[in-house]
Amino acid sequence: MSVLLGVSKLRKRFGDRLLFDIDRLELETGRAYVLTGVNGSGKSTLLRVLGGLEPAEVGHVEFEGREVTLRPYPKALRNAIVYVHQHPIMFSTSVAHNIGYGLLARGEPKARVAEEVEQAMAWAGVAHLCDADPAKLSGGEKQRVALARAKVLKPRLLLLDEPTANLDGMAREQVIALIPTLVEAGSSVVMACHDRDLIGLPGVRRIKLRDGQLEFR
Ligand SMILES: Nc1ncnc2c1ncn2[C@@H]1O[C@H](COP(=O)(O)OP(=O)(O)OP(=O)(O)O)[C@@H](O)[C@H]1O
Repeated sequence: MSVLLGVSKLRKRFGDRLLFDIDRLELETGRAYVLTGVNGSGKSTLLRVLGGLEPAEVGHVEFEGREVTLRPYPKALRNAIVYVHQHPIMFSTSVAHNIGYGLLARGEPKARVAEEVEQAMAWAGVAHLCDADPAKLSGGEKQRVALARAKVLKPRLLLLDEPTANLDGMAREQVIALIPTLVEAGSSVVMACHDRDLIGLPGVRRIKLRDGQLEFR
């Protein structure tokens, strides 16, 4: 498999504290990873750095074979890498508007956006919530809307921060079931999590953040 994102010498400090000092991180095209590590080990921070939401010291970065930077974070990465927050923030409009917003912002024609939104809502099992106010959704529904919102952007890399945290039962299973289909659709996925069922999904590689370094399993 080819390397989608390669990052060398990635270091993150908060003040005097060195959170991580990663020699090399390599993510393959079309593969799912779980990022594990104890609370506070830096999983969310690492995803946020890769998503361009947090600064870090970095030696060298390649994306799809081309040298890029993480700061400034280029448009090519902004379009290709999507970070999904554990508690997704949404506009208080409608579910459909939230899912389509990113495509409209990219200048896609309205009719195409409507089609993509409809397909994504069906995929995520949220079609019945089309006109609902996102503020009134349950945690599981919000997470599925956030995944639909990310999916329509057809990211090359999806960074999911604890996608099943605070979910249980059916809500958790519904979210877990969506993950393999994202990979089948061509995205690489990195999920920061403690969820054994996500860690145990077939074909998922495990990356562990321990004492500021990455272990690939
Ligand atoms: N902006 C910040 N300023 C200072 N310290 C921070 C900041 N953001 C995170 N930290 C610290 O960095 C450490 C790593 O936080 P992070 O949220 O990345 O860990 P995590 O592995 O995702 O944890 P959890 O499993 O509990 O979600 C924590 O000790 C946190 O307090």
